[in-house]
Amino acid sequence: MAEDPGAFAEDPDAFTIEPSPSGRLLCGGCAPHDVCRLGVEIAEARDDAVRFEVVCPPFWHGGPGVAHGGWTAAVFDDALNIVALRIEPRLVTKSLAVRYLRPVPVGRPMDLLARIERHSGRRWEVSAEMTLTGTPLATARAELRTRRPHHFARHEAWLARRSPSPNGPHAES
Ligand SMILES: CCCCCCCC(=O)SCCNC(=O)CCNC(=O)[C@H](O)C(C)(C)COP(=O)(O)OP(=O)(O)OC[C@H]1O[C@@H](n2cnc3c(N)ncnc32)[C@H](O)[C@@H]1OP(=O)(O)O
Repeated sequence: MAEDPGAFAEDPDAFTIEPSPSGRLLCGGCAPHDVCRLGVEIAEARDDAVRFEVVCPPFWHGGPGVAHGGWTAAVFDDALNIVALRIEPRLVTKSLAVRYLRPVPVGRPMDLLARIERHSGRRWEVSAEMTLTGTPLATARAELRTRRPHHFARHEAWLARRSPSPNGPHAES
């Protein structure tokens, strides 16, 4: 993440995800802890593909000994962005499709391979597979976009127009 958090207050579009002090690529929520609280670690990186070791922490369980599907989706969102973030630090997810093939165990190291399928201009198509001892547990595909220059500022301006008002909620788009 970019070094000076104060810079985002003035210019939210200064936000980028960059290697943490320990060299990890972390989201804004985990960067202050310098550890991925989802349990995602890069194991091996090539230009167009990254292999991760992932372990579902117990507090993300959704059923007895198995991961919450939201954990699996969040892990894919991270991994699918990281594979492209190494080239483009200003990305957002436009769509994410997950196929849950088998229950995902809690507390077991698993392998996740993410790769860039296509990249043209602002458009990125990425895919990934999560496996346990070679057996696929879940797969995902995502469309990413390189952020337009004023992405976060535009969002903040849009949100500000929705501040609670004595005249009731705003409805403009
Ligand atoms: C290491 C850890 C990594 C973690 C990485 C995590 C990555 C994430 O999860 S990012 C968070 C989830 N994703 C998002 O929040 C993205 C939300 N969606 C969007 O902002 C848009 O739909 C977006 C940018 C994807 C659309 O992209 P694209 O299809 O190229 O269309 P684009 O021309 O840019 O915009 C289309 C419309 O979307 C809307 N839009 C786009 N950007 C914005 C914005 N910043 N604010 C408000 N509306 C917007 C507008 O309606 C726009 O139409 P117009 O420009 O005519 O008003």
